[in-house]
Amino acid sequence: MQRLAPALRADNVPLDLISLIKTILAATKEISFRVSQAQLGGLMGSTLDENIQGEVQKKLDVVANELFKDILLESGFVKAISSEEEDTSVAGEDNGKFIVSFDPLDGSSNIDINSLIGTIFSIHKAKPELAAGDPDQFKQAGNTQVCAGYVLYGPSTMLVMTTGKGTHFYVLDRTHGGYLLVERNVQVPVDTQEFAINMSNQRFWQAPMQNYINDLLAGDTGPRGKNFNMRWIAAMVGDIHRVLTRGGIFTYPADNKDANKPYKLRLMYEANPMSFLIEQAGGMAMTSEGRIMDMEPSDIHQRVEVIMGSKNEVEHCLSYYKK
Ligand SMILES: O=P(O)(O)OC[C@H]1O[C@](O)(COP(=O)(O)O)[C@@H](O)[C@@H]1O
Ligand SMILES: [Mg+2]
Ligand SMILES: [Mg+2]
Repeated sequence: MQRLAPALRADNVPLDLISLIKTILAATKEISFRVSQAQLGGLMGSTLDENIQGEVQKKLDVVANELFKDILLESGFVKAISSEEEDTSVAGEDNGKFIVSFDPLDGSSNIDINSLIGTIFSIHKAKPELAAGDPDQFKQAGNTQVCAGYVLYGPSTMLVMTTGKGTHFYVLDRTHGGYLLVERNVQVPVDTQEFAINMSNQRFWQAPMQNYINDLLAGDTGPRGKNFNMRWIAAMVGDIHRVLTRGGIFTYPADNKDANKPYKLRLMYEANPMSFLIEQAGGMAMTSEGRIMDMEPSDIHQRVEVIMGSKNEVEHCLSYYKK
């Protein structure tokens, strides 16, 4: 099995980006270790603090964020970072070539039940004309990402990453401590009979999503003429990994549970990187109004509607919004 750096060189990834990717992965190895030792190290449970999004931070959210932030800012490759756990973007090196948006721990509600969690990252080129501390560094659409990925802390620690030359799977080999390429160019099947949504929000969804899901639930007795199964890991990294592995549709649609917060997932460090991975694997990643990666960001913590996965199924779901 090929090691990470030769695999990236095979995709003609520039050396400075390879160095940044290696830096990011060094942080994920440390997080993977901390996660596995969390109960022993008193790192389970919540802090008394809330992040800018009004979510109570888990102790591991904070530990993972500090680790990731420090390693990136010390690397010299990064002009600025933005994180789910940081109120604003944080300036790095003035002549840093890249900016990184990240979710240090995705699926935080799974930490205390020892279930699937992960780290998500998205890399853009820095804007040389702007200062490191200028938040406009992050006003870049998903379609200009140079790299995106997640690390899933599961039974094995897996890296899923793209640099625009397909989506590849890697596994952290605990014997020599490096990520090994296990599958190149994964492809999301265009059709599926598996959907992922938080059903408990059903009564708050818009009519098109209500109708689409009702037809899935009607199965072979309804207009779809086939049965669908449901899965919800409550960690985007886990649900998207399943979609990349065997197909499916994953959606966190708009809802009116809280009029001030119609969407749940964040554009810069959840929806954009996952969209890049899904599209590079032949899938589709949309809102009900258009391609996620074509959206012009307005804020580093902006939330968006997410409908992604098997191409034909996403198109079918969107057809309900056109009716
Ligand atoms: O609580 P819900 O509605 O099931 O939401 C689960 C979603 O929220 C998230 O946990 C949000 O991410 P964080 O855990 O990083 O805040 C997603 O990973 C997941 O898809
Ligand atoms: Mg998240
Ligand atoms: Mg998180």
